[in-house]
Amino acid sequence: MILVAAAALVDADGRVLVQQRDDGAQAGLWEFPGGKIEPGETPVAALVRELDEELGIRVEAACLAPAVFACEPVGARQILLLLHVCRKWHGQPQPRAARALQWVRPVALHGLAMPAPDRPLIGLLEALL
Ligand SMILES: Nc1nc2c([nH]c(=O)n2[C@H]2C[C@H](O)[C@@H](COP(=O)(O)OP(=O)(O)OP(=O)(O)O)O2)c(=O)[nH]1
Repeated sequence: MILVAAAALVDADGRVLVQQRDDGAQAGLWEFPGGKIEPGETPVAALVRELDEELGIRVEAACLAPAVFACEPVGARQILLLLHVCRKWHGQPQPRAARALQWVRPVALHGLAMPAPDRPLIGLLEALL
């Protein structure tokens, strides 16, 4: 089981940030910023670290609200994806690790190519935001 923490950053217009993967078998897919939880790390601590590494933004742990999760097979592995919602951060997100970033309305996520674990989360996220 691979534990992954991710964040839906939501801007003042209700749009969500997604990034396009630049490497590996899933290159080209759009995903929420985040990454694997390291041994001994909490999901929120992993996210604070990943959001800094990937986007160059600073987020306070209290601003990461646990939202929805999914557990799906990807190849031979199971991914447990823990999605948080974040409405407050410091700095301007930059695509440090991704091919590109885009802000989209939650309904537009249905039209993006995303990893399998993300798909069941889109409708849930729409209902939450
Ligand atoms: N960040 C992110 N990863 C996702 C999403 N959906 C999904 O299936 N994944 C998968 C892709 C990867 O297999 C895994 C995240 O791993 P990663 O490679 O981005 O994590 P990492 O930054 O810790 O990378 P590394 O240390 O292995 O280089 O989770 C998503 O929405 N966001």
